[in-house]
Amino acid sequence: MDQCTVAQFIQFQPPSVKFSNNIPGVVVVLWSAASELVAATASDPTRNNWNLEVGGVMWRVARSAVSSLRQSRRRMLSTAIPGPCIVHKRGADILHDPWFNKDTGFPLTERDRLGLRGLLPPRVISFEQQYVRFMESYRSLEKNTQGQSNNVVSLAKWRILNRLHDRNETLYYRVLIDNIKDFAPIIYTPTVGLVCQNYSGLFRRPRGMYFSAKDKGEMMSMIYNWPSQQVDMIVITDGSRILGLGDLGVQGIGIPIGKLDIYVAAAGINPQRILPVMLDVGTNNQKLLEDRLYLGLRQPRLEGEEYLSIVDEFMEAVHARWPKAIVQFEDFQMKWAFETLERYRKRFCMFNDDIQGTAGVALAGLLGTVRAQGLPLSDFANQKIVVVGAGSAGLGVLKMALQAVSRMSGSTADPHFFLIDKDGLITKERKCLDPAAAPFAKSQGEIEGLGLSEGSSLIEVVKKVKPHVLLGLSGVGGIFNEEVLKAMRESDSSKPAIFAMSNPTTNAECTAAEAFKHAGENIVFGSGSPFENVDLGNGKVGHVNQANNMYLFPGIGLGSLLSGARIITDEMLQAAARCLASYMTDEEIQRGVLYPSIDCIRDITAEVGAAVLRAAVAEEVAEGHGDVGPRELSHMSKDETIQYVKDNMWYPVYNPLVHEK
Ligand SMILES: NC(=O)c1ccc[n+]([C@@H]2O[C@H](COP(=O)([O-])OP(=O)(O)OC[C@H]3O[C@@H](n4cnc5c(N)ncnc54)[C@H](O)[C@@H]3O)[C@@H](O)[C@H]2O)c1
Ligand SMILES: O=C(O)C[C@H](O)C(=O)O
Ligand SMILES: [Mg+2]
Repeated sequence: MDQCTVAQFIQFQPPSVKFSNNIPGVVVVLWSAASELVAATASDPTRNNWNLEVGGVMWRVARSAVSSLRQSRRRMLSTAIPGPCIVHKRGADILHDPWFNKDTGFPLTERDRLGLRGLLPPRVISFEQQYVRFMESYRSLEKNTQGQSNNVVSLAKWRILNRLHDRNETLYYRVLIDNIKDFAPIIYTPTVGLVCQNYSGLFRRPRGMYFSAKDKGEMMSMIYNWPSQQVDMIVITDGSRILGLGDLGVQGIGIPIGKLDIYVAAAGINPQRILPVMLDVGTNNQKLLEDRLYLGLRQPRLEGEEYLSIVDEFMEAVHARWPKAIVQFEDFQMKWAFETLERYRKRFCMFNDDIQGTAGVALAGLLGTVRAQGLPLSDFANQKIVVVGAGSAGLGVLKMALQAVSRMSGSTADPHFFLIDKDGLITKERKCLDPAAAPFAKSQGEIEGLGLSEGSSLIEVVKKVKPHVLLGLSGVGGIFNEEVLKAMRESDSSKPAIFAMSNPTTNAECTAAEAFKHAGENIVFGSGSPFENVDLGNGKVGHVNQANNMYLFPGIGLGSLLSGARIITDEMLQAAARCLASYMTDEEIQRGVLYPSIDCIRDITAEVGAAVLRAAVAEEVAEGHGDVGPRELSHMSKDETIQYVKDNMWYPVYNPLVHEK
């Protein structure tokens, strides 16, 4: 029996293993051998040596070697030569499958092996050349559409990206990852809103799955119509509250598609393992119901038990086929957003992005504004925060902010939060007070001194409260008008913050330029949809933060997936928010920069994912992922966890294709 060092072990290519088609299979063999070993060391802490059979040869490995083996094993995945990809089709079927298609990039040997010879022009174009060619056509589209309306240009850009998505996913995701700052506004907010509004006319090829009220009783079998064996991440909507655009029925499918594109780009979720879902239970949008070309069910929305039984059936079906898939609920109208979250969060690994993802991003922004004022974080409890919009997002933010205050100060005393909805300031006097809003409703005693009362208007509240922060999640474009913004100049804060978080851009409570113009240059500004930084003259720039849940949901999903979490706990969400909040340096925060640039979204997502994973382990809900069990997860240091998360991110490259019948 040979004694081996870790280096030898890693480099070892078992002599008896033959690899068909020159596939670099050694990586696979060592991966599984290393897994066995790591599992063995974890299960028997008293033993010092292990015998391991690799490719018919026995090796002896010492315990001391195992920790570095564990790390090398992880690194193997990321440094390995692109592994083979098994394909069960041949010829033209491959060219028409965007997952396998490489267009003119198929090497000649592969064309022979897969029956592609003659189906493509003879010249092989490299991935890099294809990339450059696509970017050139994108740039020339930009040039050729100059002067046309924003909507026309944005839709043209969306179309060219969507065509690539339909044809060649590898190239699509590579251009998306490399140019995320330019392309996020097209595949995500704001253009995705426009796409949803025009979806029935734009529809060419289906993407994702559609479960409708007519499918009741069929979902358990329908779920098997999805072609992928494994699904990791599902984003589902019922289309009832698409961004700030209201009920768009089946057309809301654009949102799960856009969110999952961000999952691939930011979290490196393998696009073969994502599933956008539309739950079509009808629509109450009269215009759509009357539209001949509307593609969804032409009936009013199901309500009550009928509605819930559809969602229940879907959740059971998903769980039966992919018990470890994470389900993200997105853009459900408030009553169903809260109801489904409560109904499923203890049974399935799921979360509601609008309530929980948004809350974490907003909390990170709120803590950032405390730092921006040069105050210790403990001062958060003293911040006067006016939240405009008492829906799923606004209430989610306040709930998480309240948890943060009580954790920091240990007190449950009512913080200085003011909540406004379409009927004005919410107080305990409100008739039919929504129970979800009740914890934030002001008592008469609290506001009397300020001269406020039930239903006071936004401008009255801002003038009287002089808040440190004005945060909009109302979906009402322009509601932070000149008067309101000017009133923020009297804020008690040395650096007041204005967050116009509603999407898409037309629904933002104010624009960045308006905020800096009317509220002053000293503000901190955040918006849900992107705005350009504002030129303040004299070389000064008003920084625009994109306060969007895209900074958190990819990490929440990825961390939950890699931990194999049974459920997603509040502590996992808090950990995500804390991680984002502490990501920026003091110097950046002083400049009003609260969130990292979207260009580094993969980095921040790796950190958030690791924080969520570690919280899942600490909360004892982690069951492990693949061959990495909970015990191994719990032995990882913080840095090792981040590396583990990074190593598990999918990255688009052309893998060698191997045909199997
Ligand atoms: N930036 C982000 O990451 C992010 C995340 C989630 C939601 N959002 C945006 O937030 C908005 C609201 O989402 P939601 O899920 O909470 O919607 P919702 O429908 O649940 O809630 C909207 C709330 O706004 C209130 N409102 C309506 N008109 C108002 C007015 N004139 N004055 C004050 N309040 C008014 C309503 O009474 C309701 O309480 C949407 O535009 C959405 O795009 C942004
Ligand atoms: O979709 C977004 O851009 C953020 C958020 O989930 C929203 O509903 O507005
Ligand atoms: Mg949303």
